[in-house]
Amino acid sequence: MAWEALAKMRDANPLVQCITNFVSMDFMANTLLAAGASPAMAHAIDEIDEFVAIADALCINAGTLSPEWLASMKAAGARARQLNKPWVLDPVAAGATSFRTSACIELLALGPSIVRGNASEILALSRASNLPPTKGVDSAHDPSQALGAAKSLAEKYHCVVAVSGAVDLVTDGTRVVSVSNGVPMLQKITASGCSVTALIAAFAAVYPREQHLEACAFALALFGLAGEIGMSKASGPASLRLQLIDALHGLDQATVSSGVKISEAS
Ligand SMILES: Nc1ncnc2c1ncn2[C@@H]1O[C@H](COP(=O)(O)OP(=O)(O)O)[C@@H](O)[C@H]1O
Ligand SMILES: Cc1ncsc1CCOP(=O)(O)O
Ligand SMILES: [Mg+2]
Repeated sequence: MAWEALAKMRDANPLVQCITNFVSMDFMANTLLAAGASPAMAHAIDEIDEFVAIADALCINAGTLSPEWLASMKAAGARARQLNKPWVLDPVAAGATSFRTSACIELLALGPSIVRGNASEILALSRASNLPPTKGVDSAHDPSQALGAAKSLAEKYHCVVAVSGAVDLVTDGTRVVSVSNGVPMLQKITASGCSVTALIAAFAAVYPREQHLEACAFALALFGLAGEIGMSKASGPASLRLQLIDALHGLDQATVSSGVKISEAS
């Protein structure tokens, strides 16, 4: 299944428009290219309407948020919704400041098909936690602590919510799928979360909304698997970043079929 999904995505070579943070742009674009998608980083408010119209999917990332960028993000999310194009939200560091948390909640209300965050971000968006606050862009919680929050967000906003971590959890509010690929060293590469969110958008581009839970799980598993292969050749975070890109590009049927670890959870 994951192999068919990757082959389908590579064949379609979807154009993924990314409105993302300055830190992630390079790694995100290279992740998309290596996997078989076509990235474009475009955020000027003046070109949002036309760009979203030619994109196959949109990735909105709050990492280096400013009021100007937020206006572009809102316009893009609304335009994507109007044109029935999938868009994915990465609520980077939601919970760190009230500006960021409110902005992400406003974006959620515009109807993303998928939200992917770490556990602290998902807890912050649900505002359902008495746990200690987030550190910033990194998580202070485990995905299992955020599963209830993910389910309620998915129900409230009619979307798929993915909580990443050692074991990623993906839910539509009813079903829960877990993904066990990946290596801990991914936490030592900045923008690994941002990049997997963009990859999720690439897979969402080639599946209808009712299959976005599966599309999201495939993207998480394949990114994690590329991380595992990359780690076997790496000596630290810098070489893992490089090897991960090569591994994504080189994924073949045998490797994907034997390496993907996706299972139905509850
Ligand atoms: N401890 C871990 N073991 C294996 N994979 C991990 C681990 N932590 C994160 N990952 C993987 O790293 C990627 C980024 O996830 P995460 O670090 O949670 O996002 P963010 O960078 O947004 O905080 C995901 O593909 C996730 O599955
Ligand atoms: C360090 C940093 N600061 C603002 S955005 C960003 C990158 C965050 O990337 P990720 O959430 O994928 O770790
Ligand atoms: Mg992140």
